[in-house]
Amino acid sequence: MSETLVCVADYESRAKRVLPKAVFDYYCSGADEQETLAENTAAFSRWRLLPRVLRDVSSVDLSVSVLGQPISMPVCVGATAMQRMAHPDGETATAKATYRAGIGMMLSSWATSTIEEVRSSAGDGLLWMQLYIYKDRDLTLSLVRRAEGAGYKAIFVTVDTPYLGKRRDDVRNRFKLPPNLKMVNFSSADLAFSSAEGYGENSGLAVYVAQAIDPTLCWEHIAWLKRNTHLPVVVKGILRAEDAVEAINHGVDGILVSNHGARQLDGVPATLDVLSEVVSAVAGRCEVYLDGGVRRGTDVLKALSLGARAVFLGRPVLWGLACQGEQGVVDVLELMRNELHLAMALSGCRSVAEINSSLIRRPEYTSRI
Ligand SMILES: Cc1cc2nc3c(=O)[nH]c(=O)nc-3n(C[C@H](O)[C@H](O)[C@H](O)COP(=O)(O)O)c2cc1C
Ligand SMILES: CCCCCCC(=O)C(=O)O
Repeated sequence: MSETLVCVADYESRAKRVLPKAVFDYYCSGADEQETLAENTAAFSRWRLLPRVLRDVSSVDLSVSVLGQPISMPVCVGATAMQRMAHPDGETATAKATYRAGIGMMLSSWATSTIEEVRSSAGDGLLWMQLYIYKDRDLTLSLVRRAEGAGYKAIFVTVDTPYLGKRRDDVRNRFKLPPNLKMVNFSSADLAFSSAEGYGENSGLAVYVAQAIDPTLCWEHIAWLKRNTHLPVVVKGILRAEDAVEAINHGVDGILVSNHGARQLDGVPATLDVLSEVVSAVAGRCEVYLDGGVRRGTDVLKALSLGARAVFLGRPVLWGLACQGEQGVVDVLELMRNELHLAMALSGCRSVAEINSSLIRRPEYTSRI
């Protein structure tokens, strides 16, 4: 009898059994002691929901928009690199799944499928391009041009990776891409990070990042990017109110509160714990999203209650992909949709617009009610 997978944790357990160890470790790991990795999920459990009752929840509408684009629920797919390690169809399977789910997908600069292949797999579905700013600015802009040409709807520029965080398992495993795969959006062999040897004691990724990614980046490069694309620009990797204000002052169109799935600086707070500060500082001047540790429908409801417009999933999508390719991703997304639908109904929310901060309490306050 085939095993029934009823929650994201079940998909993770199965993915761990089917993936090669080094691949699972790369996908799963956080940085260093993985304190922030534990925090990202634990933070959701520190908040309690305070439902409203008797509100006729026979119909619940999950739809919302991101940067003016309609989506069927406030849950989208975040950028995760090298998805063909999880399944031979990689990012193209994820694109088909997000199209079927009616949500957006953010494609990693480090994809193992091309920008154009992913476009043609996604029908007329919503795609965004995640961008790393390379030392080679022409190369960086060539990715932007290709995304524009293929009809991607925004650039998510990642700002938390001047260097790669230390993921201990990747160092132990001497992690590198399997020889049959490469980062196909780069034509130069050096920048395509295939299975080249010679990384010494480090993970192959860390060496690659130190060679190719520009650690001199500062705010003026965000303004530079804005000047060089007609697409909306979202900064991915904000954790502080001051940085959110800087981002707005440099013209961004959206802010993604993210700690890179706890893979960069260990010891930073859970994204949920800093969301309210960022939302307050932004004061409605642009959309604010969150990723990191979202695993359940109630997590989505909590993030939206604290002011996120939508959330992004990282690892859960990789687990679905590893379990059953496109269908596995569809199943994970439908699981999240069903859980969110139930959480909203049981909280008395008939639409996303009815979700607000009155729904959520820290336990110390709940106990007084
Ligand atoms: C295996 C893996 C690869 C990732 N690759 C990228 C990437 O290429 N670009 C990027 O901006 N973020 C990348 N991220 C970070 C995710 O976009 C996202 O911030 C994070 O995974 C969200 O946390 P979650 O996995 O707990 O849902 C990656 C995360 C993981 C787990
Ligand atoms: C400039 C850092 C690139 C890391 C790419 C993959 C990634 O984001 C991750 O492994 O995490």
